[in-house]
Amino acid sequence: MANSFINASLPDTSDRMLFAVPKKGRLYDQCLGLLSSIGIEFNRKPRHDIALVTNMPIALVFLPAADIATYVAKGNIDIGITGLDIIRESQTENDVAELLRLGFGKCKLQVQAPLGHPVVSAEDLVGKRIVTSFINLTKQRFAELEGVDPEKIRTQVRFVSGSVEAACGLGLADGIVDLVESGDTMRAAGLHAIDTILDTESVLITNQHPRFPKLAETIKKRVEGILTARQYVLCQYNIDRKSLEMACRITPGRQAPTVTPLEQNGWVAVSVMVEKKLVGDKMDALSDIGATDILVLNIANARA
Ligand SMILES: Nc1ncnc2c1ncn2[C@@H]1O[C@H](COP(=O)(O)OP(=O)(O)OP(=O)(O)O)[C@@H](O)[C@H]1O
Ligand SMILES: O=P(O)(O)OC[C@H]1O[C@H](OP(=O)(O)OP(=O)(O)O)[C@H](O)[C@@H]1O
Ligand SMILES: [Mg+2]
Repeated sequence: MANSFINASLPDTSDRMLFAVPKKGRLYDQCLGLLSSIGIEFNRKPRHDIALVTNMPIALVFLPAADIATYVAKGNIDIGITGLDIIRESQTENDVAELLRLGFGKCKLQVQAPLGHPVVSAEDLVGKRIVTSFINLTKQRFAELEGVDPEKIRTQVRFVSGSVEAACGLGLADGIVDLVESGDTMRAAGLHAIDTILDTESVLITNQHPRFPKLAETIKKRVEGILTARQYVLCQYNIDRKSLEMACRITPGRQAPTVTPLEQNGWVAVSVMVEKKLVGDKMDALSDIGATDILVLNIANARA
């Protein structure tokens, strides 16, 4: 069960759900934005890694992303945000429950080797020197390639905590395993990707025996609403009732379009949710069938 923080200099969290978020790095800003969007209010003192939420029985715990899955799995933390890669690397996938994929922190864990060298596939690195922050996932991949258990691989896998991409240039490694988003870091280090171990993104997780199931469900529903709001826009337009069936095929909505009669004989107004990434094409198609006054409105929040 989660242990409340009993250190006298720390706030009493015994009656609060402990919610861990990355304290820095690539996920930090997105996590703060998400907390704000779901109405979680808190004041975090400088250098303090615990902040009491002022409007819900929650305590935010700011931890290194790499540690969050383990804390949640062991029940020290009730709910958290981290990367799928970290869950797999910390071998906690059987001990945490994935509530939602969050759509940010998307990247790939890839095997990388110096350009211009004869290494063109992960097989070419078997038995050689690999440097990574993801020891377990790297050993598993080379165990697959070598056809042995991870602890019996010939490939030499060494841990570094960051700036992994420098290892080949420094002569420490023949290849690396690291995260790739844009590829800028990889290319700047004269490396190229030769194998993808996994695709990752940030996820909301709890453990298998949550102490505050109802509150965790509330958080999940609020996050789901924000993710929906980010994925969709509200499209409104006027159309001749004769073309309404065609228009509804173009914009079917999540459930169905809202149709209201206009004060202009034979015309209706339609209001419907449309996926943000499709809205340009949908507006063109609506215009082509005679729709007018086509408006697109952002959605601040939503509940399915
Ligand atoms: N370049 C990236 N693009 C997208 N997501 C990333 C990227 N790098 C890391 N992540 C995600 O964020 C998680 C934490 O990585 P991050 O680099 O932010 O932590 P860190 O290395 O401890 O922090 P820092 O890089 O500030 O030292 C990763 O496990 C991954 O899920
Ligand atoms: O493909 P890109 O967009 O360049 O992103 C990939 C880089 O991002 C992360 O590094 P980070 O910035 O977290 O620094 P770190 O290596 O010190 O963790 C990761 O370790 C890669 O190095
Ligand atoms: Mg990093």
